Amino acid sequence: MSISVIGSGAFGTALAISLAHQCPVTMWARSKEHARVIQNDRKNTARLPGVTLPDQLTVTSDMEQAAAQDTLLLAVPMQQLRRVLTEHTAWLTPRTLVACCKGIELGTGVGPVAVMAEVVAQTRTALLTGPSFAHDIARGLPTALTLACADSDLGRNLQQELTTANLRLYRTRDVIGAELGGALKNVVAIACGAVIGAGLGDSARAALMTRGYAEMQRMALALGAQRETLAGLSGFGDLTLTCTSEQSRNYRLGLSLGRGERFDPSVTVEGAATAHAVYVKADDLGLDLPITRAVVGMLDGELTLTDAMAELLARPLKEE
Ligand SMILES: NC(=O)C1=CN([C@@H]2O[C@H](COP(=O)(O)OP(=O)(O)OC[C@H]3O[C@@H](n4cnc5c(N)ncnc54)[C@H](O)[C@@H]3O)[C@@H](O)[C@H]2O)C=CC1
Ligand SMILES: O=C(CO)COP(=O)(O)O
Repeated sequence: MSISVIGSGAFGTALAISLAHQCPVTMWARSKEHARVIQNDRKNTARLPGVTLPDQLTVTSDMEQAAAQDTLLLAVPMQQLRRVLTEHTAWLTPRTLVACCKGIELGTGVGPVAVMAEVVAQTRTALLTGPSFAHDIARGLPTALTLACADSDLGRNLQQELTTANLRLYRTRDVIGAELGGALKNVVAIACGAVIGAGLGDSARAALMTRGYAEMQRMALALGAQRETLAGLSGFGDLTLTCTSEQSRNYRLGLSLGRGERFDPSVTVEGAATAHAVYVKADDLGLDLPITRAVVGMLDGELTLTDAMAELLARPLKEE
């Protein structure tokens, strides 16, 4: 088996570094200049400073070269995935495509695996998700992730291929559950960052994490996910990490909202677009997602944190 990582951001670079300790890996960057600099300097200073690339990692901007491998890991932002696939469809068939992004696509309301299957005909698809920060993986710190694949045999092969000494993969066939866990936890992380940023305390965060998890389950189960998947690494595990660490960009966006500070719009924050996509989808399904609604309101500047909290606290009392 041979592996390429498509996308040379923080996560793509981290995965490529980790895997290149056990097999040759090619990493694709869309910019020729960026690819040349990373390849020559053996560092991705812009996205993952302080980590050296192993010798077995080759960086290229030539998609034909990158896509010549058996397994391609797609590590680009969710809202860019369709464009990347569409621009390079000719090279991507028939390969095994593993989405490494977390989110729901605006406009269609679907996750990365559905987008891959739709754009690239006759492809085999899977998803790699779960609690991990790029810097932790790149530094070889212990991490456990979920490999979701509807095809059991392919899932087993990918689990073997992509597990490394420090990166342990668990397997599931519940692709929709794994996708939704990774996408929805980012919305809750923005909410948690906001309450901490506004100084509302750890107890408020615990309430939001728990009720946010209930919201994640409501949405995911309505779309056919299994409850156990939500309780695993891709759901509860990632929710815990993202709602409690300033390494998370989603959580940091929330902190900025809570503090009334500006947030750099060039930073990849998947939860912002996903909150809007999920809000529309929930409306279609007749689901009530009050925390998602509050996050959308704050992101759109239509609700202050104070108003959002007042709305949440004034909801009718009910059973847990
Ligand atoms: N950074 C992290 O710790 C983790 C990130 N992820 C997920 O990985 C995905 C990517 O995130 P990061 O690598 O962290 O983001 P990033 O912002 O560090 O990098 C994104 C990369 O995508 C490239 N890109 C953007 N638009 C593109 C396009 N149209 N065509 C080709 N390339 C394009 C950018 O040039 C950049 O190299 C996200 O869905 C994120 O949720 C998952 C787990 C951990
Ligand atoms: O998905 C992640 C952790 O599992 C990374 O979180 P952020 O995208 O919020 O940085």
